[in-house]
Amino acid sequence: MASRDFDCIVIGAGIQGSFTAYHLAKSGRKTLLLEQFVLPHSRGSSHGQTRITRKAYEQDFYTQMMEECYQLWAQLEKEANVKLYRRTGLLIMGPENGRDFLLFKNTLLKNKVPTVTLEPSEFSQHIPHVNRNPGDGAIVDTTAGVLYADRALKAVQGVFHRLGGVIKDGEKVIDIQTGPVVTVTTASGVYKAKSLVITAGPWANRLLSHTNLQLPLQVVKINVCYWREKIPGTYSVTKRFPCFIQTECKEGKYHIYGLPSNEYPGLMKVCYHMGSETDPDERDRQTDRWDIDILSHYITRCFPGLVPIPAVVESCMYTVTPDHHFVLDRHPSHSNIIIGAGFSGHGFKFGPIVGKLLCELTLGLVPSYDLSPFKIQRFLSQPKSAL
Ligand SMILES: Cc1cc2nc3c(=O)[nH]c(=O)nc-3n(C[C@H](O)[C@H](O)[C@H](O)COP(=O)(O)OP(=O)(O)OC[C@H]3O[C@@H](n4cnc5c(N)ncnc54)[C@H](O)[C@@H]3O)c2cc1C
Ligand SMILES: O=C(O)[C@@H]1CCCC=N1
Repeated sequence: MASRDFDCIVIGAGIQGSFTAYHLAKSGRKTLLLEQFVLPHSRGSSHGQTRITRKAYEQDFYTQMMEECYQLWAQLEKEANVKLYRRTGLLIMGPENGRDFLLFKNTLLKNKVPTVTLEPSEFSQHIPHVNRNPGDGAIVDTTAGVLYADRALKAVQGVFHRLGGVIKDGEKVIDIQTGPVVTVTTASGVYKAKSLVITAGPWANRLLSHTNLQLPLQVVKINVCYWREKIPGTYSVTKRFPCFIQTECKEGKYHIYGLPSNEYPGLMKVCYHMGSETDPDERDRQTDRWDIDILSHYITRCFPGLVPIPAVVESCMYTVTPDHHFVLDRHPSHSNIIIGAGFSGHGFKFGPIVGKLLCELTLGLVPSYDLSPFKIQRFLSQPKSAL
């Protein structure tokens, strides 16, 4: 096999591509992981210090996948000898009879996830310095916590490399020639492989255009806001303050979520689960701040211990599908091209299992989970499908 010939090429070294490459290398496949930017970088969706991990979901299939996911994260911690997860619990607040709150609650209870329900009378004793909305229920997923994102990406890429995997960063893919052997061209080389995995995050449709496929994906910029504690430590991870999700509330249509102060001392990360559309190459020209206004109002009302003006604003992108579920599927016209896309702002925690599933699809194995919620076919019945 010539040095530019591989069993598999993976395009995109975000969390999903890196875990796919890791699983392929573990399966003994000669694997190339291509990344357009020099690593590490902060231009896609996987950068930043932290992400939430949780079993709490509105749908059973995600909760069920998370069971194994926790084990795979722990395995990576061992392999890389690094701490990637800190248990904090996740507090879900929302109208007791609201649709989303009930979906979370029912999924948690049905799947026997360890939880604690906080009655209104005991709420402030357990969760001080938070004004619960009148009528809101509160339930804690005690398995949830924080993943150290940048550290995790470095760890998975490090293990991939140790397994003999090849990472070429600073190499943007500019062409894909389909066929039984796929030819991938970058600015500095031409590579061939029996299979190709496309995990290009916000650039997924750019890459897919070389294969005559377009998916209904919307790329949005997220303002990643950190808010200063009036008294440092009020919402700190060391005081066992949990991550939280606020479902339905009067400030906005989408959820608000937060993580305890941890990575930047004295600052708590609280974000809105939606942003404004952007071209991924022009992210910094998208300067909308309506989401920050929503957060400021919410924080003024519910988190009185935070200054309601963000102290730090970083940028990240979501790639959102119409139903907010992932795309994990084979290309409809080229069976040796596998696609992982549309992680819709909640994919990081699933990295180990997404990688395993994309690896299984690549190797022609029966996937470990039912992939019907993630099929491309589901978009075909939509009136405005871009397929
Ligand atoms: C602010 C924010 C908060 C989030 N919070 C959470 C959370 O709490 N919990 C959670 O589970 N998830 C969370 N997510 C979602 C999660 O981070 C993403 O779903 C996940 O990182 C997506 O990974 P990816 O590998 O698909 O994309 P990316 O990380 O964007 O990776 C794609 C890679 O492909 C590369 N690429 C693109 N085109 C080319 C090309 N032509 N040639 C070579 N390389 C190319 C890109 O440069 C990029 O590195 C959050 C996301 C954001 C933005
Ligand atoms: O995936 C997550 O846990 C976070 C929080 C809720 C909204 C999206 N991302």
